[in-house]
Amino acid sequence: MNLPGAFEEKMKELLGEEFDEYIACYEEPRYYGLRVNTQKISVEEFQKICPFEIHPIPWISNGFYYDGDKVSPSRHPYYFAGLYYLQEPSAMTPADRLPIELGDRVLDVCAAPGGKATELGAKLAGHGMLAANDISNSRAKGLLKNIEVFGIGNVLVLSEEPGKLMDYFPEYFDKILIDAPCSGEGMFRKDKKMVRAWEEHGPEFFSNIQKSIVLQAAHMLREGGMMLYSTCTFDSRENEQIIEHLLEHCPEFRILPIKPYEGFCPGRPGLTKSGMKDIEKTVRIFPHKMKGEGHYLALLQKGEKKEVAEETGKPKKKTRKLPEELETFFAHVSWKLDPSRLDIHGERIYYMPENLPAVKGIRFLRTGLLLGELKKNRFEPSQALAMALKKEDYDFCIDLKAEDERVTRYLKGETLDVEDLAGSKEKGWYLVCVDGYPLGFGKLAGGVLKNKYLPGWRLC
Ligand SMILES: C[S@@+](CC[C@H](N)C(=O)[O-])C[C@H]1O[C@@H](n2cnc3c(N)ncnc32)[C@H](O)[C@@H]1O
Repeated sequence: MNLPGAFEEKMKELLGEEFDEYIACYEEPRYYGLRVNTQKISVEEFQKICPFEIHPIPWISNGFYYDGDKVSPSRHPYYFAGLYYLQEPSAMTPADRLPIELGDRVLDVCAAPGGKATELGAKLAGHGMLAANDISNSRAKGLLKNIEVFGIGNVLVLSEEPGKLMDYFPEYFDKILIDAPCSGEGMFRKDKKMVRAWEEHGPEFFSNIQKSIVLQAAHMLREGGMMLYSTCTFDSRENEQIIEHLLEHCPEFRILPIKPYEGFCPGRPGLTKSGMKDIEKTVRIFPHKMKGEGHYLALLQKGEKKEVAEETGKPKKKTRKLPEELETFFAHVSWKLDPSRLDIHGERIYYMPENLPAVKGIRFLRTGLLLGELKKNRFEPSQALAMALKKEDYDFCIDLKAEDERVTRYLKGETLDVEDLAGSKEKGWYLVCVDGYPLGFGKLAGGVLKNKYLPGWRLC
């Protein structure tokens, strides 16, 4: 592989005797990974039903390697059911090593397309709130889709400058992930286009952006909260020196150790301006040391952890009744909806995360879970609701086996004959599942299922 000369020289200096081993790994194939969505399925159950060969990624409890030259997991119906996310193995590390507790308020500052946000949301398992932001509106659209496919409803999907978010969320979040925009040196083997991008915008360009983002994020972190900073690059100006910059400006932060793995290498004190010893607690991932691409991560805590009194947030809106059409539909759903969390905009009805501060004025792609639309005298459930439900949550399901050719036809948007499964079932909205995992809705009448799978998500 043709690497820029200046990059090779820099890596020689960084790696010394290890350089030959490092450069040799560019001749080896890249690794393909998938990460199980533990909000929908346990790792053990997934291993039982996974139709292709997988091998555990040793440092990620829900991560697996697959052979990307032989199988295409993105074509399998389980992918459409949100059972897994396809992700380069090292890239699974940041969200894995940021400790999340149920009920946390979590911010992913640079979240698109959602590789890490989907894991953070799955770890919250419906409790607390995930704010997933990306400055790029077009990339944030992909982020929203991935979050919805994963069935994450306690969410805000935003597209804002972190500097603006600071005004709305001062000292608000318990956990923050900054997967910073970077020069991407660690991804040269996975994606050759990254080399060209590096030649256009190198480490110096990104380090200025990263310096702003870490300080803005620090401001949004609660006392005692934790922040994980990561990049997929090797340059110390984007790694150790960014953490040094943060600690210079925010001395209340300290570096925490990261749950170890034998292939992790320590950050380099010699690459900080002040020779900061503690930087050894940060982690460098090199492709010649582990079966994954290059990464850097640092875990930090702001001040000391305090017991936070249960907040009630802004006063609850006066308890109102559920709209009748929604109530009729939800009589068949096992969830207990809190009417004070409903937000109705025109026909659309959303279920908001708990205790949200005022967020008017921020660019949103989604606030909460889109439940569906209130039409004249009826409620039409959304695709996002289908993905957030479990089969056992809803009274009316049509469960197809993965091998049934109707699964593919459903995903293509076709009308299905389900007489054999529906028999004399009453007409109405049905949750269409594959092996018990929801894919979307359909409307049944006389043994025929009208397809309600979201047109923009259909299989081509
Ligand atoms: C490394 S990618 C994030 C990948 C993502 N975390 C994932 O795992 O799928 C960096 C992202 O930062 C976004 N970005 C760039 N500058 C930003 C800024 N100032 N604030 C927030 N996001 C920014 C880019 O649009 C890009 O999507």
